[in-house]
Parts: sequence; structure tokens; C-alpha cells
Amino acid sequence: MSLLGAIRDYRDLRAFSPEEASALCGELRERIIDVVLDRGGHLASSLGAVELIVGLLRLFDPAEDRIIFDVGHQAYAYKILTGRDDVFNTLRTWGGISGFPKHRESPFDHFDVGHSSTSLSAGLGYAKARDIRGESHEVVAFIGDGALLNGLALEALNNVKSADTKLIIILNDNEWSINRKVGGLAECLARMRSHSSYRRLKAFIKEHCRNLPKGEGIEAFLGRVKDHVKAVLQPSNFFEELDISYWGPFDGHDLEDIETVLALARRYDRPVLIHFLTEKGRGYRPAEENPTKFHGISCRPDPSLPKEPPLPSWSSAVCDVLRERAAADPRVVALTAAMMEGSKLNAFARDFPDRFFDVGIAEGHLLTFAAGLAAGGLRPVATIYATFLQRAMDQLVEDIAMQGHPVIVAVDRAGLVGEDGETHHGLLDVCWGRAVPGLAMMAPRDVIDLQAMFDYAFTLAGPSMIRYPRGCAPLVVGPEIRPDIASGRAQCLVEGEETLLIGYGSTIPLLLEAQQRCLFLGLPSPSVVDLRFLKPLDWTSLDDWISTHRRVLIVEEGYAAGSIGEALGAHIATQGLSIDFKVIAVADAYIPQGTQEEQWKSCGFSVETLLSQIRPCHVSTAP
Ligand SMILES: Cc1ncc(C[n+]2csc(CCOP(=O)(O)OP(=O)(O)O)c2C)c(N)n1
Ligand SMILES: CC(=O)[C@@H](O)[C@H](O)COP(=O)(O)O
Ligand SMILES: [Mg+2]
Repeated sequence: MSLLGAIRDYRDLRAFSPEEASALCGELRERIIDVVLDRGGHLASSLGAVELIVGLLRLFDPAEDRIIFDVGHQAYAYKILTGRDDVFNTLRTWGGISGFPKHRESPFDHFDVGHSSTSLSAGLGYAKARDIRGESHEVVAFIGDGALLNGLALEALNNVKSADTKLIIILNDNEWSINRKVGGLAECLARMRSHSSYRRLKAFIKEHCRNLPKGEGIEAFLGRVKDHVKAVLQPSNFFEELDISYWGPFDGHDLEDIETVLALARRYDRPVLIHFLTEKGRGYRPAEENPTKFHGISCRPDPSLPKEPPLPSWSSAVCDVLRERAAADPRVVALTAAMMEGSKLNAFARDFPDRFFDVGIAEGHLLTFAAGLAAGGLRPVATIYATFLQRAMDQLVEDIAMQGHPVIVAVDRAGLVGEDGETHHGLLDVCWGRAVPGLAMMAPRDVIDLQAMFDYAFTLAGPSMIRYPRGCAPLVVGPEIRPDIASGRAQCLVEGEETLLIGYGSTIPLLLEAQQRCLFLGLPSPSVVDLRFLKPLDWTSLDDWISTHRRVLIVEEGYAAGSIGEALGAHIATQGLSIDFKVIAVADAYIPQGTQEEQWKSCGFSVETLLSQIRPCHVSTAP
């Protein structure tokens, strides 16, 4: 029987010999590789963290101690070892387990994650709560070298001293974010990787740990560590300056090293950061060689499905537009917050290296930096996933919109995103964006409108937001001829009767499909309208269209609360119109992982749901 198969409980790990523990790491890697190549997921990060997780579970007890992951995309081995091996093959599927820690999934997942750089703040909170409640468990925050460079993590580091509590920080340094990590602090960390004084400190800790007497002597030893730290640290260490003991760097794949130092950390009474060096993708050659490609991979394509020539993704269509604009206008610059790969900006970065900025995982900074670039006379396009825009709403309001800076915020992954699940959906940008004075908001249904909207946004003197979903961008949807985008007009794609179907962006193909199905079923054809502009809304056209229909259905890939539908409903009510009105949007809930299709269906984005709304109207008019 395999070692993994023999484990009934993570506590069994403690009885493993060092050889068995290290063999177990090999088995965990095989399991992760098998499932993730099939299901998709965050392969490279999880492979790199296996020994650290095994070490943690041999030294700490998550039933008592709190282990908090950052982003949570590296925690697959933890899931497997804390009772989820038998369901691990349901990873990221509808009804299966999440790709991220979830406290509702397991009592050993102490903090839900997905967005980065929260582990230190949450860890400090847990630690302080422990102190105030007079408890004595350990709190461990596990953070990657990319996530550590985010403002939130730095704020937490700054707070460690005044919080005056013990926190163990595991820094999992694999030298990568999704792409290479960037910035001055990244370089500072890189220097620590090789600085000889840190190596001497490591040698000191290892040597003394081995001979550390149990119980007695620990305080004296720790005093010596402190003195030694002072003696060897030249130049000053960023973490030590913040009053956080820095230990390392250690080999994050050497279980003996890991366990030695974790054992010491348990007995230490101060906040400590332990710097481990790991290899992203460890144990799977393609991922070791290309950690960016294997950071996150999709599920294996179904071989029974016909292979259609792939359409460009929305992200690459945007990159094409930006390259074209940048070639024509030297003021155009493009920005990302650590998502160059996902936002498909590689070609822009290659063609315009001086006009491309990856600011690291720093969404707030991204938007204020863009505001400064615009104020300085450039035409910045800040690309950002809708979910991560949540981190920067303040900057969108205060630094961009309120001051009227002509920044284009290109909102990628707007809507339901599939397998990453609830932490990664972009369902709030419309409700919030709509409320921001002075912000123009658009949503293209195809590449033609995408180009037109960017062209138009570049002519504006103020800020704009263009939202598009995860997935492929259709080249043309509906009529190719359309109202000039500068008119701000919505477009009626199909003139029908009785029912008016309204949508924008991703929901337009669905509305057209429903309209076609009505024709097929012999029902009256509904009208179909694409809003194109979410702010300002084209009220004049809408009033005309609404007044000639008996039923209005608006379908939006965003939360219903604060939706365009909500505004439309209020408008219809104030006009005192007697019209059947319904909003199909995402209900007041978090939508779990699954395919985008499954999530769409669960939210009522299906032809069947639309037909069920359209039919009663028809039935009521039947003789
Ligand atoms: C707020 C936020 N911005 C961006 C991301 C996307 N993202 C997920 S993992 C990651 C890289 C994290 O690097 P690191 O912490 O070093 O972990 P590694 O993948 O190297 O293990 C990024 C940018 C995110 N999850 N949250
Ligand atoms: C963990 C994380 O936040 C990213 O890796 C995210 O999963 C990327 O999503 P896409 O696959 O949509 O680029
Ligand atoms: Mg990293």
C-alpha cells in the first residue's frame, strides 16, 4: 500500500521516518500531477510547496494551531493530507472541492483565500485573538514571495511590532509571481537568498537546534540567537528592522531543515519570518522549465468534442487593439498588476517595453499610478481582472474619476469565471462602476465593438471602463452595421414584438439564441437590444423600445443588486408604465467553482429560463 493510502489522519505523519516522509512527498506530487493535468488547477505553485506542507503538518496540529495560506493556490498537498484525498479528483468542479482553502469545506482551512496577500493580516488577527482569549496555539501564515510584495502584506508587516504578539511567517520564495516578480523589494529578497550573513545565521540556528535541550535552556538559546542575529546582520535586514526575527534562507525541499527550524519556531516567543527557498513546479519537468505556463492550467480538453479553430481570447483581442493604438500614438501606455500572462499583454510588452508597466500585485497602486501617468499627459490603459478591481475601488473613485483623469480601465474576466469559483468572479464592477460620477462604462459584444469602444475611450477627456469576460471573443455578433459609438447609442439587433430582451456584452449571444429559438417554436420573435453603454445609459432609445413592448427582460452577468436592471425597473416604475419587467442577473449569493456553463445555468442564463419568461406573455395573448 502506498504511504498516502495508509494515512487515515494527518497526525499519522508524525510517526513517519524522515525517509518515509520524503517518499510521501513524491507520492503527493504524483497525486497532484495526475489530478491537475486532468482537472486543471494551480500546478506549479502546489508542487513547490509539498515539503513545506508536510513539514508543517508534522510539527503543527491544524486542529489546534491555525495555518493560513496566502492566495491558497499552493495548498493542494494540505487538502490531500487533511482529509480530502478521496475527493481530490473533484478539484475545482461543480459540487466538488474548491481549488482554494474554504472553511466550509474543512475545519482545517482556517481562512478562505483566493485574492493574495491576506495571510499576514488574518494571521495577526488570529494571533491577537488568541492572546486576548488566553489561548496558546500557534498561528502560522504561509506566504509566497510574490504575494509578500503587495501593500496589504506590507501593512501587516508594519503592524507586527505594535500588535505585540507571536506570529510565525513562512516565506515560500520560489522567485516567481505568475511571471517573474518585479520591483525593488523583489530584488531585496533576491539578495537575501544569497547573502552570506544569512547563510551563517542559518548554520548557527541549525547547529544549535540539533543540540537544543528540551524545555530548559530554550530562553538562553533564544537570547543567543538574538545576539547572533545582531552580530551577523550586515547590512540591516528589512524584516529585522520591523522587529520581526528573520531566519534563513533554508532549503524548502529539505524536510530535515524544514522540521528543525519549524521546531525552533514553535518554541520561539517572538514574531519570526522563516525564509524558505523553493522551486516552482518541483517534480514535474515541464512546470520546472516553464513555471508561468504551469502556474494555472486548464482541464484536459474533451477528445470527443470537435476541434474548432480557436477564436482569440478577449484579453488577446484587447492586446491587439492596444498595440495598434500604441503604434499610432506615443502617449498610449499599458499597465498590469502582476497579470501580464492572463491579460495576454506579452506582445505589448515586447513591442513597447518602455510603455509597459507590470507593477506587481498592487491593484491600488496600479490605478493611482495610471492616474498620475494620465495627469502627466499620457493615455494609460490599466488592465485588471474584475475581481481584483475590488481591491482598487477607492483609487478608481478618488484618484481617477473624481479628478477626471483620462484613464481607460480595461476590466478583464468580468462575469463568472469558472473553476476558480467564488473568489474570482467579476460580478461587482457594474454595480459599483455605475455609481461613480464621471465614469463612462461600456461592454462590447464582439471584437468590432471592442475596437470601436477603445477608439472612442481614447478620444474622451475623462475616465472610462470597458468590461469583457473570460474566454473567447466572437468576431461579429448580430448586425455588423451599428450606430457610431461616439453617439453613445444602444442598438436594436432584432426588431420583434411583445417581449423586449435587453443585455450587454456576454449576454447578447444568449439573447439572440433565445430569439432564434422563439422563431423555431413558432412564438412571436422578441426584440433584442444591446445596451453597449452601461453609463451613461441611452434612455431615449430605451424609452422608445420599452413603450412598444408588453414585457421587458434584462439579462446581465453581474449581481442583481445595483444592476442596470435595477435602474431600469425604477425608471419603469416612476413612469407608471404597466409592463411585465424582469431582471435575470446573479442572485444574492456566492457562486461556487464549476465550469462557466454550469455557473451560467445555475444563475438562469439559459435559453430555457428565457423561454419560460417569454412563453407566459405569448400564452396570455393567445385566443
Ligand atoms: C489581489 C490579487 N491579485 C492578483 C492575483 C493573481 N495571482 C494569483 S497567484 C499570483 C502570484 C503569487 O505569487 P507568489 O505569492 O510568489 O506565489 P507562487 O505562485 O509563486 O507560489 C497572482 C499574481 C490574486 N490572486 N490576488
Ligand atoms: C490564483 C489566481 O488568482 C490566478 O492564478 C487566477 O487563477 C488566474 O485566473 P485565469 O486562469 O483566469 O488567468
Ligand atoms: Mg512565488
